[in-house]
Amino acid sequence: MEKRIEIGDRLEVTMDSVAFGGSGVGRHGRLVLFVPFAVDGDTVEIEIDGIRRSYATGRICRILNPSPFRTEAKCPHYERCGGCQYQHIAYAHQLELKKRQVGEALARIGKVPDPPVREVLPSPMPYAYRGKAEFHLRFAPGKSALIGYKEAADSRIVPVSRCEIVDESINRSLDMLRKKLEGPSPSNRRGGKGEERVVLWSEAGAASVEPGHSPVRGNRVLRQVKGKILRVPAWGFFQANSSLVETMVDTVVRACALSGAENLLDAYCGSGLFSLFLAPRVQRLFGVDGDREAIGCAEENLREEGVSNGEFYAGDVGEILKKHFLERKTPVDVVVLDPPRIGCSADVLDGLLRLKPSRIVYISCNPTTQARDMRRLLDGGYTLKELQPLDMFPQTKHIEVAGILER
Ligand SMILES: C[S@@+](CC[C@H](N)C(=O)[O-])C[C@H]1O[C@@H](n2cnc3c(N)ncnc32)[C@H](O)[C@@H]1O
Repeated sequence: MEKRIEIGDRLEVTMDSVAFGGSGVGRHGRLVLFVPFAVDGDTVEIEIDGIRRSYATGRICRILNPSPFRTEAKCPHYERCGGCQYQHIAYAHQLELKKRQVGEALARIGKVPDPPVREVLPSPMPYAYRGKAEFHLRFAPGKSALIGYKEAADSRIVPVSRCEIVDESINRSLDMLRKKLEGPSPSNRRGGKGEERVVLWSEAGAASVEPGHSPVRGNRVLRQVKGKILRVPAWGFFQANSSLVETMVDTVVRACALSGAENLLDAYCGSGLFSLFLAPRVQRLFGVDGDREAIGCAEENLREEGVSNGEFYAGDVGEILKKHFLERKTPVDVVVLDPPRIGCSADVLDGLLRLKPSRIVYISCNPTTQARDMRRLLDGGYTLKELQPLDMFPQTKHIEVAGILER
C-alpha cells in the first residue's frame, strides 16, 4: 500500500502542466500536486505544505532538472511580491499555457467539448507594459513609510523598490514618492491612520503630457488610444496594458461585425473606451456602468470627439437592462459585455436571454466566470463562435478573453 503523504514530506516530481492560477501540476501516484513557480518539464524536489482530499500543494526546495521553458525572472522581488506568477517561464510558452488554460476552462466549467480558442494575441511589451499601478503605503510613528504591493485586502505589504511590469515613468514616480516620504513618519499623520493607497499612472499612453509631469489632471487622467483622447476617473478603471489596448479595441470592433444599422449596448462600459470606437459604426449606442464618474467621462469622451449617437446610464447593469430595455422594449442587436472578475449576475444573464441580441461579445479577465456565464447563454440558445485570448497581463496568471456568441 502507498504511504500516506504528510505535511513536511519531501518528494521528487516532474511537472506535467501549469494550471489556471499559475501553479505547476504534477502527480505522485494518484495524488495531484500543485507547485507554485514550477513549469511543465521541471523535475523538482518539493516539500508538501498543504493536503486536501483530492490534491496536495508543495513548495520547491530544489530544481533537479530545469524545464526547457524556464527563463530568468527579471524582478528581485519575484516569488515574494505576489503580483507575478510567470516570470520564470519563457514568454512564448506563457502564451501557449494561457491558450490551453482558456480551452480547459471552457471545456470543464462551460461544458463546451472542443472550444474554438484562437492563438493568444501577444503583448508587444512582455515587461514594462502597465499604464497604471496601485501601491500601498504603511506609516508607523518614528519609522520610514513602507511602500509596496498587496495581493489581498487583508495581506501584508511587500515592499518593492521598483516593478518590472510597469512603465518606467511609474517607477520614476515611485522613486519620487519614496524620497518625499523618507525619514520617520510623524505620529499624527492623517489622524493616526496607518495605511493609504496610491494609484500611479504612466506617461506612456497619456495624452499631452510632458516628460516628468504627472498625467493626472485634478480627479481625472487623460489617456490616448488610436489617436483619440479618453478622460478616466483617477481612481477608476482603465485597461492595464498600454501596449495592447489598441489591439483590444480592434478585436472588439471586429468581433461586433457591424453593418452600421445596429443598436448596440456596451454593458460595463467604464469611461467608454469601446463605446468611443463602436458608436461611429452603429445606429444607436447605449452604455451602462455602475461608476457614475466613469459615465460622466464616457459622455464627455464621445461629445469631445463629435460623436452624438451615444446614450449612457449610470447604474447596475441588471437593473438598467430591465428598466430601460426590457420594459420599454428597446431593441438591441449587439451587446458588448465586459464585467469585472466575478462575471455577470443571474439577472444580467436572464435579461440578455429575454433581450435576445443576435450577437454578444463577452470580454473577461477571468476565464472561469466567463465559462460559467457562457454555459447559461449557450443553454439559452446561443452558439459559441470564437474565443480570442489577449495577453493583457504578461508575467502573471491573468488572461483576457473576447468571446463571440451568436443566435
Ligand atoms: C472590466 S471593467 C470594463 C470597463 C470598460 N469596458 C473598459 O474597457 O474600460 C468593468 C466595469 O464594470 C463596472 N461594474 C462593476 N459591476 C457593475 C454592475 N453591477 N453594474 C454596472 N457596472 C458595473 C465597473 O465600474 C467597471 O467600469
